[in-house]
Amino acid sequence: MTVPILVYQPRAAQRYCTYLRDQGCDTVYPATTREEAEAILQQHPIEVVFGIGFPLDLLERYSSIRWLQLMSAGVDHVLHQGRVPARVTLTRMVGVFSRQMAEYVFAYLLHIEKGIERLCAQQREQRWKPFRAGVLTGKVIGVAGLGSIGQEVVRKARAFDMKVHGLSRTGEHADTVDRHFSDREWVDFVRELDYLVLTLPLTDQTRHVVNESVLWAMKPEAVIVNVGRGALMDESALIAALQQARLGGAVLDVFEQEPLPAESPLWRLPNVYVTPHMSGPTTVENGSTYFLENLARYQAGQALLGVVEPGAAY
Ligand SMILES: NC(=O)C1=CN([C@@H]2O[C@H](COP(=O)(O)OP(=O)(O)OC[C@H]3O[C@@H](n4cnc5c(N)ncnc54)[C@H](OP(=O)(O)O)[C@@H]3O)[C@@H](O)[C@H]2O)C=CC1
Ligand SMILES: O=C(O)C(=O)CO
Repeated sequence: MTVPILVYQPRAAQRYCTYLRDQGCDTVYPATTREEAEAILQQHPIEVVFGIGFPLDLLERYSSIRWLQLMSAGVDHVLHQGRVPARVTLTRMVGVFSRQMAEYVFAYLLHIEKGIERLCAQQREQRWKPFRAGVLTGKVIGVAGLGSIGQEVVRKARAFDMKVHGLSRTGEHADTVDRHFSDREWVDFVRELDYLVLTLPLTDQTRHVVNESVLWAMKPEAVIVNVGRGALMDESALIAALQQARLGGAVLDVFEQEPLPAESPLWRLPNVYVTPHMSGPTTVENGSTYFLENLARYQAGQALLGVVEPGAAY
C-alpha cells in the first residue's frame, strides 16, 4: 500500500498514473488542471504530489501534503510563484538529464567544428571539395554551472582532450576543471573561451548573467551553448552581438520566452541553432523511475534525492 499520491501534469497525468500503477503504486490520482487537483485534494488525504507547474497556494491550503516531487531539474518555475511551506519537502530531479544534455552539447560542437552543414550542401550539389575541418582537441570550453549537468559536460570535454574551464558559486567541483572562476569573475572567465556552455539554474543572481559586458569580452569567433534557461542571457544583447559579428554563433535550447516568438531574429540569424527546449526532456519513464526511487526512500523514512533546501533557489 502506497501513500496517496497526486500526479499533476497538464498533458500526461493519466499516462504517468498508468505507469506508476503498473509498478505497484495503488493510490495515484491524475490531475491535468487546478480544478481537478482541488477535487482530488478534497476527497483524498494526499501526502505526496508528483508534478510540474503545481500551484503553490494549494500546498498552503491542503495540510496533508508533505512532499512535492518536481518533474524537472529546474525549480525556477515553481519558486517564482512564492515560498514552499516549511512542512513540505521540495525535491527536483538530479542526474536524470546529464548524459543526454551533454550529448546535445557535443552534437553541436562537432557539427560546427567538422563543417557538417557545408559538407551536406556540397553533397547535395555533388561537389567534391575537401576543406580543413576544425578539431575540438585543445580548444577551450567554459562550463558555467558545475552541477549534475555541467559535470557531465566536463567529463565529455575531457574525452575530447579540450581545455576545460569552469565557473560556479561555491567552488564545489573546482578540482574537475583546469581553471575555476567564481561568480564574480565572469569577464575573466569568458575571455579565452572557444565555447561557453551554460548549465546554470535561473535564480535572482544568474538572471542576465551573460550581459553585454560579458559578450564584449568574448572572442569574436566563440560560440555559446545555452541549455540552462533563456533568461541567463540578455537575449537583446546576444542578438546585437550576433548581428554585429562580435560572436561566432549560438546554440540555443532555451529562451526568455518559450515558444520562441515568430518575430525573434534568432530564428533567422546565421550561425544560430534554435531547438525547442528538448535537450533534456522529462518522459513518463525517466520521471517515474526517479520518483519511484524517491518514493521508496520516503516510505522507508530515508533521505530523499534532490532536496531543495528551504530558502535555496536551486
Ligand atoms: N534544457 C533542458 O531541457 C533542461 C534544462 N535544465 C536546466 O539546467 C539547470 C542546471 O541543472 P543541474 O546541473 O541539475 O543543477 P545543479 O543544481 O546540480 O547545479 C547548478 C550549478 O550552478 C551553479 N550556480 C548556481 N548559482 C550560481 C551563480 N549565481 N553563479 C555561478 N554558479 C552558480 C552551482 O554552483 P554551486 O554548486 O557552487 O552552488 C552548480 O554548480 C537546471 O536548473 C535547469 O534550469 C535542466 C534539465 C533539462
Ligand atoms: O528539467 C528541467 O528543468 C527542464 O527544463 C526539462 O525540460
